[in-house]
Amino acid sequence: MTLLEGIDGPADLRALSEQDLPHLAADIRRFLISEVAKTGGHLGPNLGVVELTIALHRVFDSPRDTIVFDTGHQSYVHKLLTGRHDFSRLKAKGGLSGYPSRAESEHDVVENSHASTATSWAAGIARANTLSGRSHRRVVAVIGDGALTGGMAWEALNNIAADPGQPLVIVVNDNGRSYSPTIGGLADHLAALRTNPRYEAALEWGRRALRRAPGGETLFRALHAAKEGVKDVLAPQVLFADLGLKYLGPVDGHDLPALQETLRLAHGYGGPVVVHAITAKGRGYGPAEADEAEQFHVVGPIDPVTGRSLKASVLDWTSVFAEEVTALGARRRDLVTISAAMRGPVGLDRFAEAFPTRFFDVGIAEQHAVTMAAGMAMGGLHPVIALYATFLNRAYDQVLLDLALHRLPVTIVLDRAGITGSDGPSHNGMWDLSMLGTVPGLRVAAPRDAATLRVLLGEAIEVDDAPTVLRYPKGTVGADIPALDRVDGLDVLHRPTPTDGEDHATDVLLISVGAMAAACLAAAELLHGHGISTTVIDPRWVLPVPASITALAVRHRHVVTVEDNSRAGGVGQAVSGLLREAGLDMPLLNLAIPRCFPEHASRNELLAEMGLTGPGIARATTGWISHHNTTSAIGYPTTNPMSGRR
Ligand SMILES: Cc1ncc(C[n+]2csc(CCOP(=O)(O)OP(=O)(O)O)c2C)c(N)n1
Ligand SMILES: CC(=O)[C@@H](O)[C@H](O)COP(=O)(O)O
Ligand SMILES: [Mg+2]
Repeated sequence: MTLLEGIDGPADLRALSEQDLPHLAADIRRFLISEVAKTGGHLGPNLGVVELTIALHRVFDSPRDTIVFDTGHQSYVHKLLTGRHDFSRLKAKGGLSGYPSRAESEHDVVENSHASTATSWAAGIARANTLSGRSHRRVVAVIGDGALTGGMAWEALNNIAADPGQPLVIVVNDNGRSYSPTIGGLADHLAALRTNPRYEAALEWGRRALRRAPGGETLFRALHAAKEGVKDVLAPQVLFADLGLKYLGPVDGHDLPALQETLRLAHGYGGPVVVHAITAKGRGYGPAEADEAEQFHVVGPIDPVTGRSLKASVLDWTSVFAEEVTALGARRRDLVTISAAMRGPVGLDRFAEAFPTRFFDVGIAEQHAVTMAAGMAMGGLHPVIALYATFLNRAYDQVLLDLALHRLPVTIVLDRAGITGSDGPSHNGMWDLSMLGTVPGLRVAAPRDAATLRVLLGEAIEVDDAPTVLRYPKGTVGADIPALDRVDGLDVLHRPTPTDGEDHATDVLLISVGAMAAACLAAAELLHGHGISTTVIDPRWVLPVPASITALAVRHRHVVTVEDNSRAGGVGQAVSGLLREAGLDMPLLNLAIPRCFPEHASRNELLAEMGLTGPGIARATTGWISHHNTTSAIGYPTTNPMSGRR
């Protein structure tokens, strides 16, 4: 039995001797490499926090003390140390979540995945503890250098500093990287420290001082004296100290004795204290350490020996965007691109390499990205901001008031729109259409395939008097779906066969949003088999919904909308409003994501559960039509001038 297999919770960890700990760390690394290689997941970040997480659970007493991992992608070691050893279905339906999950363990208090919130959570929990007479409990926020670029983290630190009597530990897990190296003034500050030749010496001094010092008080004084002495070297303390926060460190985040000593000091300190730990992402795994670009921040299934991806390479939406935006960059010198710490994942690597002065990584700062883009557009540029759809949630106010109110030509490209699946409830990009539908003047396009992505991106950057948004999902882009016709700006993808009776009203107008087109076409075939004639259209520019839909709708008996956005406030509801405003009282079915937080599972599994597949759409449509026919007093809409076939 390995030491790791003997750990069912933090008490077992605390029962181990100091000599056991390096062996446990090695067990954990072996486990992470072999298990995450099978499923995929956040391998690099977790390899980097093995010792840090061991030390945290040795010094703090979870769940009595609360440990909040910012973003939560680095919580695998925490899962192992709190008794969760079955990683065989990590991020898969029914398996362990890739993030903290309250359903899994009492040691997971916060469910996250969006960055820069841990300091706020910790401030709130600590204050609640104090006001409820539980101030003996400790609250720890573990936040990465990347997450520390997010404004919300600093809003919290500013506020925490205003409460010097509030015990609260903030561990800065500084590995110098977000996905790629962390960018910005703070990052430069930290990087200067790490690359300073005197830093190693300072770390060594810290190690010796910690080991020599007999008690916490002495140690604390020793650390203070040291910090004063090497102020020019250990500069980050100034940053935190000037805010009014006690600073401990830097400490080598892979040195277990030094980490535990420092955390014990922090535990005993009666106010807010920052512990600055220097770690290495991907630590102990050659292929991750050698991955210059992202140090295996997140991987799919890999060969554990070589680290090579086991997934066949396929054309995905991101690559199509990457190619097209770079081509457009060559034609338009006013085109600039912006990423919030995710240049690789959103497909801006190629653009950044081709046009380094026209690419901006702003850190995990979606709000700033949008308002900065507004400023750039004001100055005559056309910014393209590429984000995961879920992270746009952060910047609604900026889109509304900084972009739209000023009618500024900025294009926001939303990757991972719709169901993303395996990253759980908070990663689905299922609210963008609901939010964006409320923004005056803003237009949203949803490409259905690679060809329309290219065309719509081109159209979006031609709009010079309003913001535009493009949204597409995660994963493989299917074959191109050519339109049969374009009618009043609407692409017609399918028409009923002549035997269905072309000169009569068609049964169903199926309005497909973006990547739902393939499923809608499959549904049309199935409906045809049930004797239901269908027209499938793709409006391409889906919000505001084109008014021309009305003219087409009246030639049908039923309207069905299909989108991978929340049903609440999506395109379906907008179509419904459009038809009502036009005085059309026709039966309308909105197929979309229910208003819920979908549990982690694959995208395809979730789409199938939600009925957003060809068979699901056909089933819902036939069921609804027959129900409507038996329950409706008026039968088919009387407003339909073409009605009368049945
Ligand atoms: C609001 C938000 N924007 C973007 C992301 C995507 N993201 C996930 S992890 C990560 C980098 C985090 O870096 P850091 O906090 O230093 O953690 P590390 O992976 O280095 O341990 C980013 C940008 C996110 N989770 N939340
Ligand atoms: C934690 C986070 O926000 C990202 O790392 C995300 O999990 C990556 O998702 P993809 O795998 O879809 O790029
Ligand atoms: Mg980092």
